Amino acid sequence: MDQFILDNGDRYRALVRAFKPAPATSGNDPSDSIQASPDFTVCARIRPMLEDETSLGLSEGIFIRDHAQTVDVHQLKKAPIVPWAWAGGVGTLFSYGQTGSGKTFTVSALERHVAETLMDGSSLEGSRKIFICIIELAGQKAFDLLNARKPISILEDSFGTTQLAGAAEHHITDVAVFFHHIDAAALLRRTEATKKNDESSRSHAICRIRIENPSAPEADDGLLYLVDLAGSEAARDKDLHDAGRMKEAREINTSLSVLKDCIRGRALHDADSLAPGGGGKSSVKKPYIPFRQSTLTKTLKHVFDPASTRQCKTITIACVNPCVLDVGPTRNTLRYAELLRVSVPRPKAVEHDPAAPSTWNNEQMRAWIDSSSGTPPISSALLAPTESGRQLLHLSATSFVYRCLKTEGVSAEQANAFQAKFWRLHFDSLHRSGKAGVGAGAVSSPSSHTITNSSRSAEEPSSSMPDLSRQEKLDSSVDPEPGADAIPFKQRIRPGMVVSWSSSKSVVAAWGDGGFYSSVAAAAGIGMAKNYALILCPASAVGERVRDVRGVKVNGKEKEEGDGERYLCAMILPAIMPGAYSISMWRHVVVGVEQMEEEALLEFDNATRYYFLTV
Ligand SMILES: Nc1ncnc2c1ncn2[C@@H]1O[C@H](COP(=O)(O)OP(=O)(O)OP(=O)(O)O)[C@@H](O)[C@H]1O
Repeated sequence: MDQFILDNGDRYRALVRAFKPAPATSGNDPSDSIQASPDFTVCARIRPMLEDETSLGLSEGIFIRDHAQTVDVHQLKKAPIVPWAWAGGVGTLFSYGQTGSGKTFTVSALERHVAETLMDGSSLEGSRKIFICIIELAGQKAFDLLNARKPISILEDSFGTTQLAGAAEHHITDVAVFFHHIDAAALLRRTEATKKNDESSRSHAICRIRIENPSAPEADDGLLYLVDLAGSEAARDKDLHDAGRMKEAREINTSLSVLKDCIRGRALHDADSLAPGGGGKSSVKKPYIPFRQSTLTKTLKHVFDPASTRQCKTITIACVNPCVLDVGPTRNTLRYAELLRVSVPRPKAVEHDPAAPSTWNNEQMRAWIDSSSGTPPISSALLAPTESGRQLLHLSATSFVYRCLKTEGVSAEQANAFQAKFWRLHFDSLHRSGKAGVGAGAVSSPSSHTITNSSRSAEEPSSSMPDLSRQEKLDSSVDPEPGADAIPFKQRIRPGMVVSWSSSKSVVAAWGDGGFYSSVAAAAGIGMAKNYALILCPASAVGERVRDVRGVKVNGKEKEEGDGERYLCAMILPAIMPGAYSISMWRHVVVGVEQMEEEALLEFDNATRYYFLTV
């Protein structure tokens, strides 16, 4: 951040010089019902800049107004959508403005800047795979700008996710290739002359950068959308336009108007869910978000759809012409931009609830991490150095898990299980307070949890074993025997225990290439690191007719010789939701004790009706 401030020092000073202060309002207005107590005086003392600060090139950020009891604080802010998408979020940038106002110029420069930042990698943690796709939307039609303007289709798949069907996506390995694609797409961009700008773009161009995290294959990919919008035309161009161009202009204006309604609607929706009480019960009518009304907003559905569980940040840059002839359109552009600035309610102080993560301050958040993250304990200093519970709920699943993995000795399973535990606690707290449901709650899940109902009681932080209620103990695979965790699991195998096991003997192979587990996991779009099974009984206890998942008799003549004791187990399969599992009652496998790797603690979640690994 310091470097950012230093790099932009001149600009910052110019903006501060140009600042025209609005009259101060608070405190002295006779119509105010409250006033400062005359018995207490509170004042601010601003020391002068120190030599070491000025020698670094830093500027003052606090300014006292002449003859007024007011200070102006000027903060230089940036919208970090690149690190946001790198961590698994969705970042979208629009450049909006009149024809010839510099939209393409701005987005092209930003694309190059983003390319350099992503490929350089030194300012971002970890490594990622980068993919690029650039398309153009002209009216109802869409074209691939990285494949000779081949027509493509914007379709919604059965999960409701928008797909750019037919668009080529290119894996980028170095910045030169990135630049090459950006330049190639710019050349192909459909252009037609207008009076204002000989290279005027009469279409929207969308550059989508997908950021895949190889170390968290089950997490959503980060997405960056850089959108160069078609120009809103100036009235003085009208005389040159034929009917076709006028229709085109109407389509563009309609899509820009829908875009405005969508950005504004989504911002209002989010503001409502941040309102005191967590939203959802607000008496204010929910804003209608018409994202299906234009191809542009349909393409960017997950940015606007209130049901989307993706965490999004959106930036709009209003580009304006300085020329006196364009003052009218310039005012329209600035009015449009002003409409997108939605006020968000100031968060109110919340009362601490030990069972509701959204009410925890940083200290309480860290105490819970220290006591509930299993063995080895996940470092709270690495997971939540400054964040409150609410802020941590806004972190993408990838970033959460990534931070957990920074603690030495923490496995991906433990990190994922802890992330799931944190989220289930949050959902349970929403259910207790009647705010459950994605979109209605204070924070949307970073993964795809969908809640139906829950009867779980409040969970207190645990020590070495998960601290579950009696009912939960019976529903979980945690050995109910006190002190059981001190005895090696192979010496206390019994029905109800869940184990991870190596499938090298290959029950799995019978299900075809890649195995059943991996094909289920692949269908669910997730990576599955281990096989899990629920122990039912010793294999010798079942009758001759019982067969395993491959149709092989468990105890018959065809039975396979195990090296030692063998158990009949129910297969545990990954569910469609990342980190969730279901028990397949009638898919049986026989697992030898020598194949068992370790005990796994699986906990049933009433809300999602799935099992989750617990720590
Ligand atoms: N910040 C800038 N500095 C210098 N030149 C600029 C700047 N912004 C725009 N221009 C120049 O202004 C002209 C119009 O810019 P540009 O093509 O980006 O406009 P546009 O808003 O994308 O137009 P249209 O909507 O018609 O496509 C170009 O010649 C461009 O090089």
